[in-house]
Amino acid sequence: MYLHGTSTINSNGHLEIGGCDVTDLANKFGTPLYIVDEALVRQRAKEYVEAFKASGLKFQVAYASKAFSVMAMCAIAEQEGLSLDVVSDGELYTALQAGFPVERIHFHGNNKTPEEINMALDAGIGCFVVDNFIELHLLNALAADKGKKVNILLRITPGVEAHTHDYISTGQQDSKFGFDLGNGAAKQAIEQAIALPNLEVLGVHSHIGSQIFEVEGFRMAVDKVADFAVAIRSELGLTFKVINLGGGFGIRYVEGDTPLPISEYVGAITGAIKAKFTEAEFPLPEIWVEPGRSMVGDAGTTLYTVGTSKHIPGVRKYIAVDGGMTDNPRPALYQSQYEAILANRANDVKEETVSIAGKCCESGDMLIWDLELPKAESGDLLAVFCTGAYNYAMASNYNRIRRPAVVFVKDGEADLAVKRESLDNIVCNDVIPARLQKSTLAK
Ligand SMILES: Cc1ncc(COP(=O)(O)O)c(C=O)c1O
Ligand SMILES: N[C@@H](CCCC[NH3+])C(=O)O
Repeated sequence: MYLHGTSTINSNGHLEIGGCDVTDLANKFGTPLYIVDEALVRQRAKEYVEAFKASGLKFQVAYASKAFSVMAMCAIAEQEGLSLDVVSDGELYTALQAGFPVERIHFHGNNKTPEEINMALDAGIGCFVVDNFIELHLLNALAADKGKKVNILLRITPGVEAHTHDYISTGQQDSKFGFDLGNGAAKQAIEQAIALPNLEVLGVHSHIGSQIFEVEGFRMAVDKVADFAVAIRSELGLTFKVINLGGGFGIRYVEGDTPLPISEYVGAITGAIKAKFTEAEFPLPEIWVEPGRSMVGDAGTTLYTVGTSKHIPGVRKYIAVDGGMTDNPRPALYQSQYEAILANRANDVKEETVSIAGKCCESGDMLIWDLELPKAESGDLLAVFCTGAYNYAMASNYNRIRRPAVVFVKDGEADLAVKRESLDNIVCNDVIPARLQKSTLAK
């Protein structure tokens, strides 16, 4: 059994996270429940900051809030000295409501609306990562309307294939994101941006994908970006002050996943930057990164209650839990794999191989196939590990299932960070048009 962060099995054979017995958490907050190990999140943040400090380069570590955007998480990011990457008005609003310093917020996205851009301009956002030509000119015009000059990075597509799932690979030429480096679009974008009076070009951004275990892709991205920086300086006279290398650093979900320590990813990037830029006699730029998954992924655990089961002799035994693809769509979307234990009987002998099903009316609503467990009964608790990133963030109300609560645990204390949705929340935005109301139809 692989336990992350502060997770441990206590003398009652119960899973304990952040000093809290999960059976107590289930009684107090109900299930399904997302549990966040705050100490582990803070440790990950510190690992990034320390690794960059060791490099001697100027840096910003921007937590990619798409992985898990809630106000409590923004508060922790701020306390740890991180910046924040947001991709929508909703993520921006979350950060602002949490009091996150707006000058440390970077705004991403391949289709920012004029409303979103205006909201960010009014708030005084630190930097826009511009994705395409339409946005470039729209942003300049909207900034001009407000008499502002805004910092931008241009997102480039470096033409690097990251070894990961196709759906989360973004550095290849055939991608919806960014200006293509290979076909000259990136240079054209810089040329146009320099000429736009309300934009200040700080440099470029590249993000090659997510859940990456090797440093090779990052090194190749650095090579390409550095060559581009040198060409732009000699051809257009602009010196990049900032290079943003995105996120994508992998984590261990299951045995066989082989992520590197954070210090190694950062060391590879900063080492490659120093080598390339020194060789080119180019002033060392400030390096920004945007880790999401590696900041929160392994700090999250989802706790479920076992309900029904179905045994098909000689075929399979299904165990159903009170959540599923609505709180964790990743197995259905990416065939992602997870490890799990019976959290209230963690020391019991594993007696059977079962498959964990969710409660949606959907055959694909499966969380884990072929998991070794003790004989699970209704009312047992199942803990699925490594659900901190892209789980709550991607949760839905399919089948009108309510989204779970989120608690942060640390040193024996458990605090609610997001309330469980109520049935009223489910219908609060519904309206029955007057012509469909019973009173009207009766007439
Ligand atoms: C532009 C950008 N930055 C950062 C991230 C965060 O990636 P990860 O969660 O893999 O660190 C993503 C998601 O892949 C992204 O698209
Ligand atoms: N949602 C994806 C990651 C997307 C990364 C964002 N660009 C996942 O769960 O693995």
